[in-house]
Amino acid sequence: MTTSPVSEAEPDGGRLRRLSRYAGTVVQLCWRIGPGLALSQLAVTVIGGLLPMGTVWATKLLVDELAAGRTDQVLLPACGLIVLGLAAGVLPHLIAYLQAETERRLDRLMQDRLYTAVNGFQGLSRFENPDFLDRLRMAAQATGGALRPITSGLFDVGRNVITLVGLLAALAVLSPLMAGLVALAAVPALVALMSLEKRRTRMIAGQSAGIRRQVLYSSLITDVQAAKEVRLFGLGDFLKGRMFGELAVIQAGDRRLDRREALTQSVLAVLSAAVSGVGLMWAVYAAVDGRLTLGDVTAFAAAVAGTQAALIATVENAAHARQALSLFGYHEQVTSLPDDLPSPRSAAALPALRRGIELRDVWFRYDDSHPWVLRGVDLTIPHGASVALVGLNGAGKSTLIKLLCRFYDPSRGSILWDGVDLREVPPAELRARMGVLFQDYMSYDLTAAENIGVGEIEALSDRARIQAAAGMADVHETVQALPRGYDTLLSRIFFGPEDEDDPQAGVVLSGGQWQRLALARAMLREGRDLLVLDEPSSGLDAQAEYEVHRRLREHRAGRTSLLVSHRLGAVRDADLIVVLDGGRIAERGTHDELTATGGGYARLFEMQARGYREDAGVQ
Ligand SMILES: Nc1ncnc2c1ncn2[C@@H]1O[C@H](COP(=O)(O)OP(=O)(O)OP(=O)(O)O)[C@@H](O)[C@H]1O
Repeated sequence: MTTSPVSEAEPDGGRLRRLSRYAGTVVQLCWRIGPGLALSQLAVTVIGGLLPMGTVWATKLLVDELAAGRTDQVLLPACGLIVLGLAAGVLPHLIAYLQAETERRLDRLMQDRLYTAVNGFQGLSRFENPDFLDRLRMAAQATGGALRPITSGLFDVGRNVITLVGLLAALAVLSPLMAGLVALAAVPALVALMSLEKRRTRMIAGQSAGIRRQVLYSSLITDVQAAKEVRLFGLGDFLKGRMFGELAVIQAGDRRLDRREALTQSVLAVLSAAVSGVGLMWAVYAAVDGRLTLGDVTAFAAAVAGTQAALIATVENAAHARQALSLFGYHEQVTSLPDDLPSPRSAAALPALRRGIELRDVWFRYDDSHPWVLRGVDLTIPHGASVALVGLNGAGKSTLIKLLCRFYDPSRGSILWDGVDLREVPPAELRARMGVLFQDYMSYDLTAAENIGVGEIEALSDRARIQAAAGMADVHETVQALPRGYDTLLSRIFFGPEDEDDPQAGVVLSGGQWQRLALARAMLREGRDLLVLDEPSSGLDAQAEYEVHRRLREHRAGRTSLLVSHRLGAVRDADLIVVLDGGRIAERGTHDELTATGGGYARLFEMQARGYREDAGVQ
């Protein structure tokens, strides 16, 4: 379960300190997005806060002058009331505009901070950590709008506090006892509302895992990729049942808290009505006795009601601000995380490969609770040589590639590029020297040209290079035959409204066609020092596979490459074939050497070859 950045288990003092720190950061951010905007908000806050007290006092003066028959004295309070009324009418609109503008600017800044931070994580470990992903999801929700209870809430609290102090001061002038009573009656309200709020925060944190499961089940029901199996296996009702099971638990928690809240709010309403009633009776009898004027009674009734409303609003504002601060805490956590790969001591540029890449006693596991995936791998990929990596499922082949790209650092041992430890190399420098086709490549909802061009962003508009790469991956003719050639959008999701009725606006490719596009993307980086291809032909038909491997063979000649494939026929002409078994190198050599030794490789090769011979009816 996600740990909330504002944990309920944390002592109150620590929690308060942390929340205050977050509030301070939000204030700093608001200042950064526009000092003028912040100052304007402050000005309208002070004016807005003083309005109720001014109105109460002007009303009292007006009523007193009228009751005393001093009609020549009524003009000033009457004009005052008109001006205050005008201000009360205009101010909310001004406040709404200023708040909306603050939210817009804050939203941009928050998203900039968040996505800059996420782009700055150079490894993969964070993205495979469910706890981090949960925090990221929460952090992405902390947009300008979600922080309204803090940004405008702080001003609202300020305005309400000014109103409160002003009205209590007015009450205190009329009756210090009554002012004290009204202030005292607020204490239980304060405690009760804060405790409700605490429960709500705890409940939200507790529901996090359930909500994630509910979202997962509901997205499986609507997911286009899951749709085939969901229909074939009739999983719709099963998934819906699970989704509703989670929803029922979540809603039961909400219901319990809503009931408690309704009860508490009702008790508080009775309490404030009682205080108002007692106060009003006292004021009426004091007026009868001549201790209060008619204006005093009017001012008193308005001040009691206004004070209670301002108090409840302040507590509610504070409660909502607390929730928003907790959300902001996720944003702070994610944006303040350091890079997941240790920075090299000196960020020197990586020279072009001259001698080769050496894995020296490399041990790796995904984290301390996982078993070892690579166990003491010693391997050299000489410059200019084509090396093939083969092995059963789960042997660790893709993991080894991820280490070569420095998505992780080895747990023990090291990987050396011409003798330089990859840990000393900025990952971006290393990756700029490689072309890689991953086994789980991406299919982008972009045009065909862009799907290839993103392989080297500078070549995005270089059609000649894109076409040459497509040719190498044997996909040029396929792309040219698309309705808009290289400009065809490879998506039925993403096109603009103007293309809605055009069936050619976006097309769906087959699995093998996508794979060839991904291969073209890797081939766009053909000039790089190391080409890594993880199962480049797994989804291709026999003819395409033959053609692609023929071209790759030509292409690999004299270049440094690492090829992973389960089809041993495709790797037989590699300069070196390495068999990985359970994270260790079990065999290594050329195809002829390995078949001559009669080991695991020879057995697997023979098995595959026999399969083809039997399919072809040859004994
Ligand atoms: N992100 C990950 N977190 C934890 N374990 C992982 C992760 N990725 C892979 N593994 C584990 O590491 C082992 C090796 O996986 P890897 O993908 O490297 O094997 P492979 O040889 O490429 O297999 P295949 O031939 O099926 O592609 C497997 O046991 C797998 O469960």
